[in-house]
Amino acid sequence: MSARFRKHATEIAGIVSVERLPIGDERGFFERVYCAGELESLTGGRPIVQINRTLTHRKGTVRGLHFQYPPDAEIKLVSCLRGEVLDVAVDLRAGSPTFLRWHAERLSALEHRMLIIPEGCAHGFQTLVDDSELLYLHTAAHAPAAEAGVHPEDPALAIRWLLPVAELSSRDAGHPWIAKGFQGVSL
Ligand SMILES: Cc1cn([C@H]2C[C@H](O)[C@@H](COP(=O)(O)OP(=O)(O)O[C@H]3O[C@H](C)C(=O)[C@H](O)[C@H]3O)O2)c(=O)[nH]c1=O
Repeated sequence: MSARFRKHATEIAGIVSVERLPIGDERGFFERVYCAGELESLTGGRPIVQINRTLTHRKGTVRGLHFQYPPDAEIKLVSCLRGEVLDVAVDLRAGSPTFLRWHAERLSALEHRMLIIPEGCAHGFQTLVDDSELLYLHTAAHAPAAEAGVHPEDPALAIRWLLPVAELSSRDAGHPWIAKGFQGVSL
């Protein structure tokens, strides 16, 4: 059976950009959004246990940067279903050679691409157009007690957002700067 995905490694281990390979015909296209078998090498065979969707009205809004601590650490598979975003993953893994490094890439409804955010990495995005929608597949359920976040404008990360930050939830604005002694997330 021919592959329905093409995987592209990034400069950060585990953060992988996955190209979906749609099958087009005169009606439009068919694409596989997820496949346990083909994506097993990226998910470690963990099942998808929760699927979330967000709609963000205003261009320039930032959501994130979020992660969950073990034992509720999760892998996220993020796709854009409408509009366009700059999707960002930050390596918070203790001992990682790319600790506090980040990877950013545009995801849009017009391209067939998904970003894989591994356990121990924080995820966030900025909308590049109004009314952008994201779909998230999670390998762990939402666990508020395990949730944490890093500030999207933290100078220790120096994330280059493409637009001025137009909107931030009070929760996200309240994430503290990364503390000097922060060792990262032990997985
Ligand atoms: C994540 C989550 C949230 N919620 C509730 C908690 C709040 O009452 C409400 C909004 O949550 P929050 O403000 O944390 O959601 P966002 O800031 O949009 O976070 C989202 O965007 C960033 C970029 C992400 O990576 C998160 O995974 C994703 O959920 O949904 C749930 O009920 N279930 C869930 O799985």
